[in-house]
Amino acid sequence: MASTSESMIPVVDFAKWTSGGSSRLQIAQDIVAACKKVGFVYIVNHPVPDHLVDEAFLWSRLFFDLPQEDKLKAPHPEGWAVHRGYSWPGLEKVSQAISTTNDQERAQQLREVPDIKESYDIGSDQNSSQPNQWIPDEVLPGFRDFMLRFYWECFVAGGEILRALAIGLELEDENYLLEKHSGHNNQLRLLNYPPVPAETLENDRAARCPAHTDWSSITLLFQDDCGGLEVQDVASPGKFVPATPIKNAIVMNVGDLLQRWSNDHLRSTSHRVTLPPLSDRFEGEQRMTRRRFSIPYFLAPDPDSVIACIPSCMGADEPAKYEPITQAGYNQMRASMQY
Ligand SMILES: O=C(O)CCC(=O)C(=O)O
Ligand SMILES: [Fe+2]
Repeated sequence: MASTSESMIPVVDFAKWTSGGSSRLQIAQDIVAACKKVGFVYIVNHPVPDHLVDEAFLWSRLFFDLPQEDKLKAPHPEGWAVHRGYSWPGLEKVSQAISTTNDQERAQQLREVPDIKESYDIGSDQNSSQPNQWIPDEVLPGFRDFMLRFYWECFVAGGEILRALAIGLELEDENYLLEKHSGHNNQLRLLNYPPVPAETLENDRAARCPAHTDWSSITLLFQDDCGGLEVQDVASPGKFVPATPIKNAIVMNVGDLLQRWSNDHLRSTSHRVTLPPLSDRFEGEQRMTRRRFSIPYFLAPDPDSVIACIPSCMGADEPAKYEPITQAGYNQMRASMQY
């Protein structure tokens, strides 16, 4: 297992996953070690074909380059219940806050800083409680077909990674985690961070994506070569280290639900998107940052599945820290702060 010295996020080569035997076990152990220590891992030679990832970025660019009135033909529905469709700059406010007064004050502060990004969320077409919000096909012919294909290709890769996690956690059944994921409750998100004067990000007058943790089981992230994603350094909280883009790698991270499921053995680490760290990050007098595209894919268990402590993550001297909860119950608890 290699790690880039700059970011300390380990790199795991998934190429030999299908060859079985000891390489499979090693890959599983390396991924789990990274998820325990950092909560983030780069996965190279993963199952999503590179040409599909390239194509996904092309479609994403075509989508975001549409006139605003076309994108607004598939608006994100109001409220927090449905997480699909197009969100325009400033709509989404990420918040970690849940219940205490302080947290709510913090949530309010975050609400006052607009997010300079656009997003488009896609799910399974069979998920009737989260109906997809498609733009009419004639606006961008082929977009819907490609995105649904990409959605399911990502689930194939995510499913293998869930198997690797189960093996690395020493569960007897490699499908232990995967079997709670039919795939219909996942979410594919296209993100476009438009150029913005560096100064507005530096002075906290706007954010690309404020620090947050993801909620679900795992996230697979594809990012372009712009840079700007940063991950909290677990050794010194408050310090963030860059998750420098690696060509064709998936940046995989653990979400809050999997942290809870694993009795905190696996770590859901805070991350954010800020100024690109590259030397060519600014252009012109206003120091405009480069435009950035990224595509996260969130895997979530099915809504009625009960998330109770993974057996290998507890023992006589280590009781389960959390009550069992359904995915839907957990989501509801978190979602009301999002919009
Ligand atoms: O754009 C990125 O690289 C990260 C986005 C992210 O963390 C999220 O959408 O949860
Ligand atoms: Fe995230």
